[in-house]
Amino acid sequence: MADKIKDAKIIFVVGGPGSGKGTQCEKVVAKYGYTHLSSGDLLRAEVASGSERGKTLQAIMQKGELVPLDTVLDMIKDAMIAKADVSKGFLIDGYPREVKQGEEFEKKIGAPSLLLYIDAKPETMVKRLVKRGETSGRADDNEETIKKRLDLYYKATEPVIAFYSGRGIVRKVRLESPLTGCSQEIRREGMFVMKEMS
Ligand SMILES: Nc1ncnc2c1ncn2[C@H]1C[C@H](O)[C@@H](COP(=O)(O)OP(=O)(O)OP(=O)(O)O)O1
Ligand SMILES: Nc1ncnc2c1ncn2[C@H]1C[C@H](O)[C@@H](COP(=O)(O)O)O1
Ligand SMILES: [Mg+2]
Repeated sequence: MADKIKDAKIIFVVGGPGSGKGTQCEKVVAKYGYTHLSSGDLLRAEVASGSERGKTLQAIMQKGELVPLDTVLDMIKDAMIAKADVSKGFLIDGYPREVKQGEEFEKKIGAPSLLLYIDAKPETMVKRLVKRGETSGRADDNEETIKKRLDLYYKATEPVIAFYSGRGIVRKVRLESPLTGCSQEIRREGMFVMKEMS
């Protein structure tokens, strides 16, 4: 089964909470047909299933903490295998959250060809998440948990960007302006991503 994904094209999408990872992934999917897999979405689907494992995950996510590495990596791997036959490549959104996650992914699945780093100012991220919380229904879109997620991002996830920068595969996208006002930057980055995807 794992053979199905051993040569898969992989792009990691990393950025702070509310930086716009999911939003940008949808744009790339619409344009280039890659498969978008968000680790957070996979975890929330498990929570929604009502399983015992989902209950444990919910408690961790509600506190803004990271779930165990093996749990999230197994979920991503299974989702990749399920889509392998119809996928041109994978956008892995929200993973790795720490350097160790990247190392384990490479051991068990493969190396990324690109890391798309979605950058945003902390005050922008907080504002977006508070706004999203008005309608998202996400248990972690509240001010207390947002602060914890942001602190954890700077402590655990920022080193991931430095780690992959050393390999020369990081592309940074900063989108502070409203979505309608940033088409030029998306186009420029999109062309680069397209080259990587071909
Ligand atoms: N460039 C942008 N300008 C304005 N609003 C944006 C922009 N990008 C995203 N948003 C909005 C959409 C959402 O309501 C919110 C968060 O975006 P989203 O794509 O869900 O972030 P994310 O996937 O990085 O967050 P999380 O880590 O919490 O899943 O901000
Ligand atoms: N890669 C991950 N490792 C550990 N925990 C994760 C991972 N991706 C998501 N999670 C947990 C912890 C996060 O606060 C929530 C929500 O994730 P998001 O990417 O913001 O949707 O899920
Ligand atoms: Mg997201």
